[in-house]
Amino acid sequence: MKWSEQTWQTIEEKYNSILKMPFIKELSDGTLLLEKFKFYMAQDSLYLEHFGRTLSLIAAKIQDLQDVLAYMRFAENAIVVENALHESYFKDFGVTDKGILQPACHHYIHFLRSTAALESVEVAVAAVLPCFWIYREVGDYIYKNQNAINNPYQKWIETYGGDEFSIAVDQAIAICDKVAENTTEETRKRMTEAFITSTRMEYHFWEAAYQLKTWM
Ligand SMILES: Cc1ncc(CO)c(N)n1
Repeated sequence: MKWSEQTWQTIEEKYNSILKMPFIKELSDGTLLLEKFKFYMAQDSLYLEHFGRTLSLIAAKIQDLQDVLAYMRFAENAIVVENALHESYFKDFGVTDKGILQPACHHYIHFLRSTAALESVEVAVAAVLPCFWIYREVGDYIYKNQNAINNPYQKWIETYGGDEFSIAVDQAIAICDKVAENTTEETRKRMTEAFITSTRMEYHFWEAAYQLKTWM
């Protein structure tokens, strides 16, 4: 069994807990309080900036040149989506300022940044994989289960439910499987741990938005 298949099994329960979150349910049916979506968007804009920086660091470290190109594209895309958020959603929803990093986003971003900086590149690609994979699965789930006619969050739903994103996700999974195959059992274990940690933080990111959780 591939590393990715084995690893997904370890987070299946966590993934199902994400699907049951009120943030996801209310986003799907369009009932999510605007204030919560605005909080999410502003934090996600900060998240995407640092996610892009993390992906660039991986691009600089990964061995295979084709993989360098892939992570450069992923990095560019993260910043492009950040810009789109800024240019369109911020205006549409009346967000004027991103504000500061709040605890859940701060925790997640710093985990990704320090993993990319200090761990091996194998562990780094595994740490960023849930950012791709969980979003695709949640995006597809919301896309299929949406039941609102004029969902104010439609544009968001389409960003992660689309084919273009899915192709990038498949590439990221394939690269993880390739590097996993060529490394040691010990590193594969650390890759899986990093993947689980990021999965947990995806959960907490949505939870924090739902609870409007800020620093003291
Ligand atoms: C928190 C979070 N994780 C993953 C993605 C998708 O890249 C996103 N936009 N935000």
